[in-house]
Amino acid sequence: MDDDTHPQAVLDELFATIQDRKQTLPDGSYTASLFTHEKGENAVLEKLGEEATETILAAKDDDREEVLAESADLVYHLLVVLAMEDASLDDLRVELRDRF
Ligand SMILES: N=c1c2ncn([C@@H]3O[C@H](COP(=O)(O)OP(=O)(O)OP(=O)(O)O)[C@@H](O)[C@H]3O)c2ncn1[C@@H]1O[C@H](COP(=O)(O)O)[C@@H](O)[C@H]1O
Repeated sequence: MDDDTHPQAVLDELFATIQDRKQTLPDGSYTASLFTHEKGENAVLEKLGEEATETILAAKDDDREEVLAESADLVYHLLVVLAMEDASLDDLRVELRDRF
């Protein structure tokens, strides 16, 4: 992903990168390491819980910058979980739209 990516396209580009990492499992990729971790799915699920807790603590402190940083970690790990479960970002969009 490059710095010119429009903010509205970021989630799609990030998810496409995650799906590519899942397929190709390149050396040195943090994302790939989550798909091949010895703890299995628990590795990313633990990270998801940690990042959720860190987001909560930042919000309790009204620390806007930290809320944004931890939310980014949280969303990234959530997208990895979606990819792991063979769900897509569009599946998530449909789920949310159907609640309108
Ligand atoms: N958005 C992210 C992203 N957000 C968070 N992280 C990683 O998530 C981890 C967060 O863990 P912590 O905050 O607990 O920090 P840490 O203590 O270093 O982590 P651990 O030691 O517990 O693993 C860090 O290792 C971050 O690097 C991410 N890793 C990758 N991405 C995106 O995924 C793309 C592909 O990355 P690779 O798979 O590494 O090529 C990148 O270009 C980014 O766009």
